[in-house]
Amino acid sequence: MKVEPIIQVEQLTKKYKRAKEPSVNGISFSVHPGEFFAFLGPNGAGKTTTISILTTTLSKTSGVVKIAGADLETDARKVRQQIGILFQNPSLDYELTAEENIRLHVSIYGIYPYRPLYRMMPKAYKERVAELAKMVGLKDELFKKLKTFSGGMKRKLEIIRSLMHNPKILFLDEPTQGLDAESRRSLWEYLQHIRQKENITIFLTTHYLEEAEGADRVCIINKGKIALAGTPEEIKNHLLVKKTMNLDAANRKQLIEELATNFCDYEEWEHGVKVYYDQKTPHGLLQHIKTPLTKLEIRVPSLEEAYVDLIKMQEGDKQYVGN
Ligand SMILES: Nc1ncnc2c1ncn2[C@@H]1O[C@H](COP(=O)(O)OP(=O)(O)OP(=O)(O)O)[C@@H](O)[C@H]1O
Repeated sequence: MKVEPIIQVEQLTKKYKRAKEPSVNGISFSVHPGEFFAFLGPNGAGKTTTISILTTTLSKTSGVVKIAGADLETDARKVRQQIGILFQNPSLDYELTAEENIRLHVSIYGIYPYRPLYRMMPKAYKERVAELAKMVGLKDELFKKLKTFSGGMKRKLEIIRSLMHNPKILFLDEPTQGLDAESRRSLWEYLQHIRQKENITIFLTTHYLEEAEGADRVCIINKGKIALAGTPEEIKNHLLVKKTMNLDAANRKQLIEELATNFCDYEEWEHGVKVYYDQKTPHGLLQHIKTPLTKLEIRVPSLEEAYVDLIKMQEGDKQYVGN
């Protein structure tokens, strides 16, 4: 049986009022139920614009978006019921305790009626708060004021808030911004845990490739367009096709002539000649070179470099050639 995507985006475009170009330019993609989907791109690529449209906080210019079967255009209320959101800039009240922040949130959103004291709240509310606090590791701090909280603890609280209504999809807009390495790592751990326990779909925006590596699928967006999409493995294979070899010879001119006659993709630079190759190893190519070499360096770029390279190439910069 074919599983319907939980998020379906077709030809989505957003052009801000006074902007010359659209910030999101005809993008299409779909996300399956339970998937961890990463939307990766550099600053200004269009990630926040896209996630804001998907979470109904920004209107689109054109295109079709369906979330959990509901059309964004005609059924925004139903969409909102199905989603939880972790914003880049949270709105937390530092004078209140963590639990009071949750209570305020659920009553504003009509999930539970407001009661002035925790003990007066419905049993289902208390159980859900306890369950989620345990899951993210914030059980002991629930009744402490937020002004004593670290950045990581605030993130945990936001996660609890965003999951109170049992959403099917959790949207996270660059959730690790401003967090130290340790808090980042634990955020990933409990997000994975939540995903398994709640069987939730995660839609994450990030500009860190390493964060996208743990996703089921990655979509790279650049300048409002989708540059590449696939599993992290597919993305890796695609990005790492261009390996380089740095060669030099006492007779560099002859080496270059030889490379040219063998239809090699090469480029001369101050430290020799860069040769690009697609094969697994450069062996086949080296067999054709008779000029005595004074230098042979083989270089496979890291995934991060390959990603930066892809973005740079699309910016029209000089092609990345390694070192
Ligand atoms: N309200 C706005 N009015 C006009 N242009 C905007 C507005 N908001 C964003 N933009 C432009 O749209 C483009 C995409 O911005 P967006 O915030 O979606 O990118 P992003 O990928 O989320 O970047 P970042 O990683 O820096 O958050 C940018 O060129 C930005 O300047």
